[in-house]
Order: sequence, then C-alpha cells, then structure tokens
Amino acid sequence: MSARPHEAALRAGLNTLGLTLSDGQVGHLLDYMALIQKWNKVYNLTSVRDPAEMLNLHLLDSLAAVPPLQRHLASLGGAGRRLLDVGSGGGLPGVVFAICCPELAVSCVDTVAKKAAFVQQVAVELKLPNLRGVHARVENLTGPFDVVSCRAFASLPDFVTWSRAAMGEGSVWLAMKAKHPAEELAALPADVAVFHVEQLQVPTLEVERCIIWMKPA
Ligand SMILES: C[S@@+](CC[C@H](N)C(=O)[O-])C[C@H]1O[C@@H](n2cnc3c(N)ncnc32)[C@H](O)[C@@H]1O
Repeated sequence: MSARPHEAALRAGLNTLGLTLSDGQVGHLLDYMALIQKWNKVYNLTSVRDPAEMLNLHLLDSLAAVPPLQRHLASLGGAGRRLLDVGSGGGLPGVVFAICCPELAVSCVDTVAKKAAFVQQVAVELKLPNLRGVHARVENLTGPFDVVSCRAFASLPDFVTWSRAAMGEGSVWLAMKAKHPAEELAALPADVAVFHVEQLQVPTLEVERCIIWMKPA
C-alpha cells in the first residue's frame, strides 16, 4: 500500500519522539489533519493553512506532550482516567491525546460552539468513543478530571483559577507553554504547587517548549 501524503514525515517525527503507535492511530492522526484542512474555512480552526506547517506546528507539537502524559497516566495506574482539554479550539492537543491514549476519556471544552462541534464531528468520523467536544466556558465545568490540560490558552494564573472546579483529589494541571513562563509562574496563586517543569523537544522545530505540571497545594 502506498503511503499517504505527510505519512513519512509524521512517522519520522513519531520515531524521534520515541512514540509507538499502531497503523490505525497513525491513520487517525492523518485523517484528523485532513478534517482540519477540510473544515478550516467553515470553522476558522487555525491560521495555519499549509499542511506541512500544520504537521509540524500543531500535530508534532501536540504529540511531543504524549510521552509525558502517558508516563503520568501509568504512574496513576488503573483504568477509567479522564482528561479535560481547556480552550481546545480545533482539538489541540485533546484530539491528539484521545487518538494516542484510547483508554483515556478526553473532553475538549471551548466557548466557541462551532469549534466544540468540530471536535464532536471528529469523534464521530474517526469513531473515537473516548472523545467529546463540549461547548462551555471552563469556569462553568465541574470535575473531577484526573488531568486538566491546555495549549495556547491563557496565562497560568488564569488557567488554574478558571479550571479549579474541574480538579479533584490527585488531579494535575498540564500546561503546554512555548518557553519557560517565569512571570506567570511567579503570579500563581499560593495554593497551587508546580511539581515539574518538563522540557519538550519537538521534532523539526528549533523552538523552546515545555510542560508546566501543577497540582492544588
Ligand atoms: C488560541 S486558542 C488555542 C486553541 C488550541 N488549544 C490550540 O493550541 O491550537 C484559545 C481557545 O480558547 C478558547 N477559550 C477562551 N476562553 C475560554 C474559556 N473561558 N473557556 C473555554 N474556552 C475558552 C477560545 O475560544 C479559543 O478557541
């Protein structure tokens, strides 16, 4: 069978990340990228239009957070874990997490109805029973979710304050940031503890990326 467009670049990126996915999961990632491209004009999901850029800036960038997420989930043990992706937009990184972690129930919340509807449509078209799009303000959601994630969403203090009601015992926040956010870290509420700042290496991108792991103190 011949490879699909961008499949070789995606597989090379996965290899660099040390991420082993089934052919079905690789296919889902490519299908997801195709759906973003197909619906971008209607849903205004991202300003990135070029497929190669989309692969690097969105897909591989989100995939870089998957091994750390998988390690965290493994440390929790047990099944039935839940993740809330806040301000998910077109589903980044939530949809990528749902594809790569089929045992994880992923809810992608966004205030914009058409973005939440798009994620819901991805769940139906890719037959992902562990994914759903939620149209709401995160401030109005309650949990508990085991992991509350965000990427390109808000400052760290706003993120943890607005999503506080989604947290439960043992829950953690996973905030993807471009570079070390020193000022935002200093402005965190006193009852939030940063327990790990994890550097990420995104294949093909010469940029700084990190995950700020936090929990209620
Ligand atoms: C810059 S986009 C980032 C989208 C996606 N996470 C990504 O990395 O491409 C931020 C998103 O947050 C959503 N948003 C803003 N305030 C929100 C809130 N209070 N609750 C839920 N979503 C919100 C916006 O509608 C927008 O889609």
